[in-house]
Amino acid sequence: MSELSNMKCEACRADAPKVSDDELAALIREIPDWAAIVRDDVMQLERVYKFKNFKQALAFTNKLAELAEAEFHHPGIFLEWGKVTVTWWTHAIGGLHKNDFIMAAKTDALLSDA
Ligand SMILES: C[C@H](O)[C@H](O)[C@H]1CNC2=NC(N)=NC(=O)C2=N1
Repeated sequence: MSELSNMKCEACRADAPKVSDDELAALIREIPDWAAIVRDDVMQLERVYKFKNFKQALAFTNKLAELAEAEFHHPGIFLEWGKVTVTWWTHAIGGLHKNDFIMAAKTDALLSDA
């Protein structure tokens, strides 16, 4: 588990810088199951989680929602039977901030929670 999962998000500010190419290259290596994609001109982190059924996918979704509220940083969540697609980016800057990598690592850590 990456050290990122033990960090706290900083407040989202509109003037915060997006991660640089070098920062992106270093940070993405810490969350190897995530992809950095560009959607509607916005760089985002995305991962698909697989589950046995809808009930388990929903339970994970609810845990993620609690995490987002606790950190006041919110993902895109697409819930389907047996699948949850999670997308992280920072709306305030229209791209990726270190917060997004922290939250992706924290999202992964939810899987190991009981
Ligand atoms: C008003 C604004 O949406 C809030 O300050 C927070 C809430 N959660 C957020 N979540 C994400 N992913 N990006 C934001 O910029 C963001 N801003």
